[in-house]
Amino acid sequence: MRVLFNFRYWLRVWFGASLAFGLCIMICHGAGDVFTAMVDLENLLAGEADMTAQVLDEYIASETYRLQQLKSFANEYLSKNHNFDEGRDENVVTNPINAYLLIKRLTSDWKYITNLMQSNNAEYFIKNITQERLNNQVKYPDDEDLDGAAIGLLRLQDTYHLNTKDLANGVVAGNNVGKTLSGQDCFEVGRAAYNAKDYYHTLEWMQEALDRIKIEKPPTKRESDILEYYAYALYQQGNPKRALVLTKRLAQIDPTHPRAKGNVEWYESMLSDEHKSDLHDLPPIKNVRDTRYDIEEREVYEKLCRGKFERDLEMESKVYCYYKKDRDFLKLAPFKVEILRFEPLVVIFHEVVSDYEISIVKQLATPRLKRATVQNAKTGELEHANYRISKSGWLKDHEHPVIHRINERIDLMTNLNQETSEDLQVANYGIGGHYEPHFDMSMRGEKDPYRMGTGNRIATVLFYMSQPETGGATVYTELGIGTYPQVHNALFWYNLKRDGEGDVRTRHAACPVLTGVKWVSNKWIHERGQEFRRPCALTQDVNEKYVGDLTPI
Ligand SMILES: O=C(O)CCC(=O)C(=O)O
Ligand SMILES: [Fe+2]
Repeated sequence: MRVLFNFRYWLRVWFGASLAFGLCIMICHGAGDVFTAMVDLENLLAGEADMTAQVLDEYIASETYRLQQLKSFANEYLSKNHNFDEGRDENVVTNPINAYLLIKRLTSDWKYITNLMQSNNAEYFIKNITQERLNNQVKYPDDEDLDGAAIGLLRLQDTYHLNTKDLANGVVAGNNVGKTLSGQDCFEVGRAAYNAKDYYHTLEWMQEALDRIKIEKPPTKRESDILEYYAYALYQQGNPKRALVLTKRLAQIDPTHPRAKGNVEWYESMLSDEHKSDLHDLPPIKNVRDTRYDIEEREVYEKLCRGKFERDLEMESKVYCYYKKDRDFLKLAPFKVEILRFEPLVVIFHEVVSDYEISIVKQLATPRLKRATVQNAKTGELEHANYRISKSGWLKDHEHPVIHRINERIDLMTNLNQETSEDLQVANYGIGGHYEPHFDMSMRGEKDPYRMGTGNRIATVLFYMSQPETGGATVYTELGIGTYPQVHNALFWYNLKRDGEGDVRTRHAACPVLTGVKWVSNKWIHERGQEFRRPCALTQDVNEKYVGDLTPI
């Protein structure tokens, strides 16, 4: 029964948590990584709903039959008791038949009834569902996914300034997405924040949980469960007096609570005698965001994600669009290039991948998407990190003619040799999926940082393989600009200056996806092989004016 409860529970919490973010899935991978990719949830929903509904229907039918049988026993008992009451004469029990029937009811019938009461078939049906999932090779979300989805929600809230009540009411980016969160859902989001030691959000979500259970009939969570977390978050946010008042209330409504009394004493020990004795004059709640673990450029990053790009009117007056036709093949089919800025040069190639190509790339990548890893700056090891939440996979040139074609096209787009490029990386971002500000090239000054014998990453091509509805911009934190993904287009920039030095101005990030789905494909082009394609310049500060510009050398 508990397992079934849990199943319904995650289904609800998770549906709530994913709000409109599209819904997700995929093929088995490690635990706790469904939330990192939208494609996972999409696949999951597709097959899951039918199968679960069918098994649940069967279970309900079997339980209904069992309860009906119990009901008919109950009716029989009632009618017999009724008869007993009516004819309270000795005959009823002295009559051997009646005596026999009475004894039978109290022995074998009772055994049958107790068996029937205990024979809930839940185990059998749960096994069925579990087996079906194994057969389908589908990765199901677990507690880690739920936490990840909740933390993703908090990231979205911070980045896009989303109000807790709006989110809980299912209002995302001004749109009502239909689903609302219950008191229990809000409690779970608050608890994930608490586990991450994020007391600012714990307070926000526990307050929302309290507001919700007050109007729910019946409440989806006990007030006492919420109060304990709420009080602790208040204490962490510098308000032990309010924490004490709430914990006293907790002790009052749940006198058997295992920690309430101890907590009251603990909060009291934080307060002076004067404050302890007068609990009427409560200091206001000052809930401030915890910036202890912040990345330095957090504010800039989030502002850019909200589309507040810096304007440079002089630059804007100089940028333009052009047809790139400097290669023979391009005379017939030139690329449309939009210059976003100079120094460093950042451009968008318009309409460089087709829907068919995108569908092949997604199809090939989907079964091998894995939680993206990042290189630990100290150890050089690849590891999962919260600052990069997406799933990615690599596609080799020879795997499909489409991949080969895209690689050849990158040569024509960039004029850079593709022989030393990395394979095509495909990434799919899940709930709140993002990649915090980073450099694509190595800044450690090694000759061969990627241990491929090909030097540093000289340039990046980022294909947009989908268009999220809101959020998901690519932003440059040093340059103060950004761009929203437009399907079929590709963003391009040089990571290294013409003398081979890393260009710190290229620091960039992938903003969290708010609604919709984000698929991108990167091509990281390396230094080796570019000796004639992008020769070293004589002075350090040479910047291309267009893609493939070789002047002055
Ligand atoms: O997805 C994006 O917008 C940027 C991704 C990125 O910077 C990367 O994968 O290195
Ligand atoms: Fe990047």
